[in-house]
Amino acid sequence: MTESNINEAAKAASNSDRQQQREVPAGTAITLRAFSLSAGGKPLLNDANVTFPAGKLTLVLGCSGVGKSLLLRILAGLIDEHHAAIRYSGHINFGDEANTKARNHAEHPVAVVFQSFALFDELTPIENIEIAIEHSSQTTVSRNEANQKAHALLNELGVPEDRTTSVLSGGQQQRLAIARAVGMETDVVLYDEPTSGLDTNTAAQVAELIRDTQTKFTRTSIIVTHDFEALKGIADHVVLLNHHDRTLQEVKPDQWSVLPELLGDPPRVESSAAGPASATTRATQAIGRAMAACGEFVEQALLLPVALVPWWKSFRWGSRITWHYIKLVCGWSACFYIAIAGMIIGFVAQDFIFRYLPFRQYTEPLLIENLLHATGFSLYRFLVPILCTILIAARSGAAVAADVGSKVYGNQLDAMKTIGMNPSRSVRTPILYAFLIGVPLLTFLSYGVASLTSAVAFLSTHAREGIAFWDAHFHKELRLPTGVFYKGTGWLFGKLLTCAVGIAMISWKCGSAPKQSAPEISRGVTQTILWSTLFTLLVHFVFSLFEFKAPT
Ligand SMILES: Nc1ncnc2c1ncn2[C@@H]1O[C@H](COP(=O)(O)OP(=O)(O)OP(=O)(O)O)[C@@H](O)[C@H]1O
Repeated sequence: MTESNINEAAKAASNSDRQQQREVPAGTAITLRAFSLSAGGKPLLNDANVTFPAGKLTLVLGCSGVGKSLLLRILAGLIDEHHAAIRYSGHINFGDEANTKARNHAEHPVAVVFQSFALFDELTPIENIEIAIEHSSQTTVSRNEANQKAHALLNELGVPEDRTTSVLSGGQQQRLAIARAVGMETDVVLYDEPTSGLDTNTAAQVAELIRDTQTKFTRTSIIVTHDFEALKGIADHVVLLNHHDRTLQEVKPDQWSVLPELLGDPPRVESSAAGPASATTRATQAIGRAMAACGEFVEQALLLPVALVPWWKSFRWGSRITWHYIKLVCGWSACFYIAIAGMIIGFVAQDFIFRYLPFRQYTEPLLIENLLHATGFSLYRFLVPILCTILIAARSGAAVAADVGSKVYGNQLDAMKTIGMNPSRSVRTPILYAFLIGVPLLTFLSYGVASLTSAVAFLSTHAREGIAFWDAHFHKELRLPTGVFYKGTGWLFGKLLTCAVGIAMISWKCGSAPKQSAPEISRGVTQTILWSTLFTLLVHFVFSLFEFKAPT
């Protein structure tokens, strides 16, 4: 037997193995009945009926813009029935239709391999799988179990474990995304455009990878794609999303050769008959949006005690994400930035007050003690807190809004939902904790540096008075006869924590709003800086109305 004959025989045996394995029904069938879908008022599907068979690999084909990705997102449970622009109705059944216990979508999680992979870059490859295993499992999975399973999956799919996720190549990231989906052990895996933008050879490798995965870990797999050529070799079943009659039709294998003709021309983009909205309409819409945002802000403020409860399925991952945001809010760079600010304000407050004193030669000996009282009081009670909270709102608010915004744009928040994490609990609560810890911490750091700078600046010009003189008078208005805290520390904490909550909520709100493009992430960052600095100023203004009247 020649080498080529041996290869042919091996290939035939492997194909027959696959055929046999394809006969094994596994996974869960999904049936759509009388399913209608529209986006932005434009109908995409009308009373569509189709079944995605259990344990088979189905391609959902259609031209660009016909609604394939929307269908995938609905099957994944990522678009709810109250979405502002996307409407759908009808029945989505998971399981045997004849079975009265057929489960609906809410009870039936599905795994998704996103086009952008939606991996968690701050976690290692193995942690990306562990987090999915621990959250998606209906039962408690020990850390050890999750770790062993994740190791096995990474080995199986050939993903290196010793690198950070963000440096993996595109192909390795795709393998990792598939490993994460398989690790969730759902009956259904959805793939969004897995070969989009790839050259022919790479697309063929990806197709092979999906087929191998399907063979090893049989699931009901659905791939939405317009790339029939690359994926036809691995399909068990093909469904066409026909935009002419807005239906989902099964295409029998004998018609696969004429699929390009069946696909037809892409839908024409119809310009809106109404034309662009007038300036008045746009202004009214903007006011409506602003009022809705204010209402939502008040609602969130009232629900704050609930948001602060760490309702995490796993404390390990909750604390891990909290640590990520603590580093973002008050990591080394934030500490350095805030310390420099403290140094500048300490120097300005100390040096300039003395330097520009009118008739300094005569007034300074009379006022020196009072000037030190005022410097210490103003630095502790309002100068440092105002400066710090504004800087934190701008720097850390922007950092968090950018982080969350890129997670929305990169589908990581959607990936969290599909693995069973609630982004409000798993991301918003850690952000709140990070600001509640970070804002007081950074402010006290800044005050420490400001008072130290004030001492140095004072001693450089008044060495004769000495440090004890500075200390006694700088802290005169702050020290209480008993107790460890300075006067007004309660007020200080009140405004710092109010600012912290406001900055956290604004950065979450602006960051987590839907993002269709990268510039929208920048818009979220800009809005966070604007609204959180304004909020911070307002908090200091309102507090000052009461704080400096009240006995301290
Ligand atoms: N949030 C939204 N609001 C309004 N219209 C939307 C929204 N999301 C999608 N659409 C519209 O719905 C239609 C279908 O979008 P979808 O992304 O599902 O297309 P697709 O078939 O996946 O196309 P492609 O293959 O090019 O990705 C498009 O016309 C799109 O503009």
